[in-house]
Amino acid sequence: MRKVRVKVPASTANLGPGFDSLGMALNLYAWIDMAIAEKTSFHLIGDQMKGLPTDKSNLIYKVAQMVFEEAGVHHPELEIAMYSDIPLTRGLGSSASAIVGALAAANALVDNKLSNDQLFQIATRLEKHPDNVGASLFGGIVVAFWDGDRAEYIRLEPDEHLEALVAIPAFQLSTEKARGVMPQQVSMKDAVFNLSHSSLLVAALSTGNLDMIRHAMKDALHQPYRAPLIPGMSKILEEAVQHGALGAALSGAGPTILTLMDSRSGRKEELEAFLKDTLKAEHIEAEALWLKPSREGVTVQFIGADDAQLSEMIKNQGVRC
Ligand SMILES: Nc1ncnc2c1ncn2[C@@H]1O[C@H](COP(=O)(O)OP(=O)(O)OP(=O)(O)O)[C@@H](O)[C@H]1O
Ligand SMILES: N[C@@H](CCO)C(=O)O
Repeated sequence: MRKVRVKVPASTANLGPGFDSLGMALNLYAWIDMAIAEKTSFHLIGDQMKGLPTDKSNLIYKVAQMVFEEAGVHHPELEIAMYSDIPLTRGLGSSASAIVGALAAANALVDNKLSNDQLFQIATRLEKHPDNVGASLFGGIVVAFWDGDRAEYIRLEPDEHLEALVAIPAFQLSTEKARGVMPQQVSMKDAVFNLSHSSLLVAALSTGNLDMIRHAMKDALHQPYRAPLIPGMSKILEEAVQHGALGAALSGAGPTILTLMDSRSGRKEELEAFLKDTLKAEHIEAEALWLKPSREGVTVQFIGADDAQLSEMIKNQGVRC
């Protein structure tokens, strides 16, 4: 029986002004093992997987079936195991990682009949915006758009000194809810504000002009409306730069808050203390995690009967890499 194991990175979307168009992969991962089987079974490992369906309504199963359909093959029964370090519904792209992981695993099982571009188009149609899925699929920083028909992207290599400190609140905030508070229309002034800041941010990231991030990482389209959902966020976005950050933003649809830092700054402790203290003052329980951009997107390997089960691999090797 052929079995594939995929490793897929988390992602942070928007990076402030790049709403639905900028994403960066992070070195926090999910793993999926998938094999064609006689009877469908799910083995969901770890706390992050609690509450997810273990029948054919599971997102991983449904996405895999889309690949088989597109490839013109019939594989209704699958053995699926999944472990994830990516917290659910917190703004770190858990749904995108599940979609991308399932697409890559199923595609490997049908000898890569679908191209990377086809996978990107399917993933974007499912997620409805290309920022998280593009980053999880291709790694690095992805600049993209989706016009409802096709998605296009360019991948940027992250600067070697770029680091991220994320504060992950203990509460969940669904993308649906965080999009629901946004207005249907915005002013020309706000549109121009985001256009200019997002363009400057892409230029700063692609030229390694990290000091410009503090001016560029500002947004008028979504963060002001989402701020009431995340107590402490506005203060962090306004003041993180004074505590050593290059810039700060809501990660994806939140509630995680992302700060970027130059690894040479020597102010990591100060920034971490500022984030923790600010959230604590608002009675928000949160985990602070230092991460790096993941240069690699989803990776796939075939494993044999002798390879460790996913649960053993997690136990033996640890999971953060
Ligand atoms: N491994 C998985 N298997 C099945 N469903 C999943 C899996 N991972 C995520 N999901 C689904 O995706 C939902 C979370 O998606 P949502 O877009 O709200 O948040 P997110 O992707 O974590 O954050 P963001 O999109 O803001 O970065 C979960 O509640 C669950 O329904
Ligand atoms: N760009 C999306 C990311 C969340 O999936 C948003 O901010 O709503």
